[in-house]
Amino acid sequence: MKQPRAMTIAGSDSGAGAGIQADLKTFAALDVYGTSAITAITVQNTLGVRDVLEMPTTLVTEQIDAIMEDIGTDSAKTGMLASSPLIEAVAASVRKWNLRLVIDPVMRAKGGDPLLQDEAVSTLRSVLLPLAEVVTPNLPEAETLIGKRITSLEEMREAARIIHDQGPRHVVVKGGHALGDPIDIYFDGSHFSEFRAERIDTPHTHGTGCTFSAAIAAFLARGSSVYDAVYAAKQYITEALRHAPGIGHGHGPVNHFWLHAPALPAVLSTAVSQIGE
Ligand SMILES: Nc1ncnc2c1ncn2[C@@H]1O[C@H](COP(=O)(O)OP(=O)(O)OP(=O)(O)O)[C@@H](O)[C@H]1O
Ligand SMILES: Cc1ncc(CO)c(N)n1
Repeated sequence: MKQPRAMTIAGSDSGAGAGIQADLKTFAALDVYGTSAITAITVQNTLGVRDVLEMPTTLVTEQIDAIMEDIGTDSAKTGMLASSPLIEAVAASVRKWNLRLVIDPVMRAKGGDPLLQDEAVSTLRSVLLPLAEVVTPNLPEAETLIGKRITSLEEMREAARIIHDQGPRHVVVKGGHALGDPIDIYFDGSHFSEFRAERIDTPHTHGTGCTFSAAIAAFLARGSSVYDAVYAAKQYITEALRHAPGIGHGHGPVNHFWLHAPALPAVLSTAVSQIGE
């Protein structure tokens, strides 16, 4: 049987809680073959971002071409895109390969460090958003995209409608940054839905947006409708937060593999103990 395939076009996080690393773990956990085109390398841990190196645009284009000319993909997602030239290059590849795209419009890391140049927001809005099957802004990102504050569920719905007018076919305005139980607003251009979950009381929320959007891409690759993919991704991120391993001294990662048995199966435990002898 052919394994579903998903591609992430995003930045590397050396702490491996967000970015490319979170996306590939999410794909693997959901039994999807993951490929990656790296847009930038961040020097990062759970405490913050220390440095960023952007890749040359040609290298990003070439990574996507190399994947598509051989392996192909059933869906793709974007994360950190850093700058206008990188967004333009990614948009050209999305058009060239007709990628089914989930956009996580990453602007800042959890601690506030910038991951997208301010001047690149308008390129993101005008060049990339129209190519999206789904876009998943958090509250500050949605505020930036629409240019006004969001203080209620009604304003989240209004934001989803305005962002939908910018071109994506489905919008999920995430409520993780609001108080109380997180409610994500979904809009498909005619109907609104609310995806509700209990708030997990944890500081370990690094990479929740990356993980959520990667899970949507994974479920799309597996053949789900967009609505079902968002619904399943919401369950996946809630449990991943609940089972966070408590790694690092700041905002630690979630547990991408919460749905897998914690103990090694017998055949592997035997192999591991033999290696140890
Ligand atoms: N403490 C929490 N408990 C339960 N669900 C949460 C919590 N925090 C976020 N979520 C959910 O996780 C998903 C990601 O939302 P969030 O708003 O945190 O993304 P984000 O800010 O883009 O993440 P990041 O920038 O760290 O990658 C959403 O479905 C949101 O409702
Ligand atoms: C590389 C990277 N992408 C995305 C995020 C957002 O969580 C992050 N912290 N780092």
